[in-house]
Amino acid sequence: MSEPIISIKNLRKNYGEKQVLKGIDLQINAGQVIGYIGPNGAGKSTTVKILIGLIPDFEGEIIIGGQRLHDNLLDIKRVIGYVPENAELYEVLTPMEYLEFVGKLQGMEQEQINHRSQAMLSQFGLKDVMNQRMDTFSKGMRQKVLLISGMIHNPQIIILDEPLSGLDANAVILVKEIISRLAQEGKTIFYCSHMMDVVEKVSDRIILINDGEIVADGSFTELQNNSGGTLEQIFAKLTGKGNIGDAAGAFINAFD
Ligand SMILES: Nc1ncnc2c1ncn2[C@@H]1O[C@H](COP(=O)(O)OP(=O)(O)OP(=O)(O)O)[C@@H](O)[C@H]1O
Repeated sequence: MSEPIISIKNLRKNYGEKQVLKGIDLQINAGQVIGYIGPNGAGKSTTVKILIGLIPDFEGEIIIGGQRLHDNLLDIKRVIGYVPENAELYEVLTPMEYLEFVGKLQGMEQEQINHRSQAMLSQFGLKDVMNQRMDTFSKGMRQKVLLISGMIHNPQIIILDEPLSGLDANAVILVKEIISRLAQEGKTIFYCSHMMDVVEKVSDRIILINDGEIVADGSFTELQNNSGGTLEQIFAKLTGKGNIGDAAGAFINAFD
């Protein structure tokens, strides 16, 4: 079997006294779509920010594409595309200007940037506004530009942190299809989301973390064989959130 494209060994991260990652071990093969899920505060974004080099101080070993993250961050950044949940876009720029900026940072040629930007913006229905400043854009329109900016350099590994936030139903369908096709081409997708129905459908492998530890790792079918039910039900069961009806009742009773 070939070497994993991402290897994470005993990853630990503390913020002061608080340990937010408690020894994550993961071997991820190229071409897999990984759904990385967990409750609010479980440590998903922390894991992702470590993988893309935004949080440099951590314990453990991370090897991406055969190279140690600590030693080769710049090389590794070229093979990774990152789409954050939301980011400060330079709103005075147009989508074309923003994508040119991102493409240049990734070492792309001008002609290739123009060609890909136009083609990708068109597919997301943004062709007519590609030369308009983004300060008037809706949340979903901005998210589409962010998605394109994370993929424009055609990276081997695409890390998506809740990428569908604010997207309309058509765009969600398009992104799901893009994820599947990129995986068929051998790209590795690391996908953090709270949208259980989407994760269930697009992921080859689902990793559930709770309080900084992996509590389930397998295909949806494997998780189902162990726990039964929908992914939402498996999530609730393994992250110990008790009876949802009782919680909703207690919430409503707080009005009394
Ligand atoms: N810069 C920071 N300083 C201190 N604590 C932090 C910092 N960033 C994150 N944390 C803590 O680390 C824990 C994990 O946060 P993280 O953002 O990784 O969670 P998450 O799984 O991505 O959650 P969500 O689903 O809400 O986005 C939380 O308890 C959070 O309060």
